[in-house]
Amino acid sequence: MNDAANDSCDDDPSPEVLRQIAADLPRAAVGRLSLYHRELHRVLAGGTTSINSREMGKLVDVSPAVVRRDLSSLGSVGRRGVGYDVADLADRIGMLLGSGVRWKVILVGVGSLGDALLRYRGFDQLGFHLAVAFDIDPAKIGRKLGGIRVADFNMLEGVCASIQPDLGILAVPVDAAPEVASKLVGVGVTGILNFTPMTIKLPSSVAVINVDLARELQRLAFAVHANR
Ligand SMILES: NC(=O)c1ccc[n+]([C@@H]2O[C@H](COP(=O)([O-])OP(=O)(O)OC[C@H]3O[C@@H](n4cnc5c(N)ncnc54)[C@H](O)[C@@H]3O)[C@@H](O)[C@H]2O)c1
Repeated sequence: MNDAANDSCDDDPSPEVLRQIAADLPRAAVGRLSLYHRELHRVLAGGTTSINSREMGKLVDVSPAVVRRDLSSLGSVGRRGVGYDVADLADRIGMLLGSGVRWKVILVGVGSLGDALLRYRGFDQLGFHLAVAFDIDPAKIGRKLGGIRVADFNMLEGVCASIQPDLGILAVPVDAAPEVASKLVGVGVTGILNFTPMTIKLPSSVAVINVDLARELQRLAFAVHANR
């Protein structure tokens, strides 16, 4: 069967519809879409303008059928016999994942982890603008890291009144996590990327993604162990 011949869908959803579709997608599919998005930008930068589901599948190590199923929610992104337009597909996946929008992000806790995140250059190109960071340590307040100002956490409300952040990155010690998280919600943050090794309880209207690097290492060790 010709993969390119199947790389076609019929409808063309609006950004609002795409966002609703995204909300209903299984987590695994969202994870794969994020990988497609990254790979599409990579091949686009290398000059590739068209791609079929077999090639896409190879890039992220899934079957062409899985690629077609994942992309079927995006509307008419494929053309029979040609495949997908790389730029168009990347745009639509970006829209579906919310990175077509510009998100204002604040970070709390400028320690070894927060410092590294502030210096990372990759957030902006995906639409995540790190507006300001916060800490309570006077030695850090007032400094600039990666071009981003470190403000006094005690001034959170005043600073955020003008910024109106959408998302918060939590990189404080675990003991401080619950209080800091609830203050972030108080200034209007509706999504938190939580690096602390603690499950924080927040209103259901606030999305929380926990990034537990130690647990990921455990999963990796288990996978290596199982392969032996
Ligand atoms: N460093 C890593 O590789 C790593 C990996 C995984 C998870 N984590 C988790 O990420 C969090 C941060 O780790 P780290 O190594 O950067 O810690 P760190 O101790 O180096 O930095 C914590 C920072 O938070 C600030 N802080 C403390 N209380 C605060 C408050 N109430 N409001 C604002 N700022 C406050 C401190 O002044 C400090 O600058 C921890 O919960 C840790 O368990 C870290």
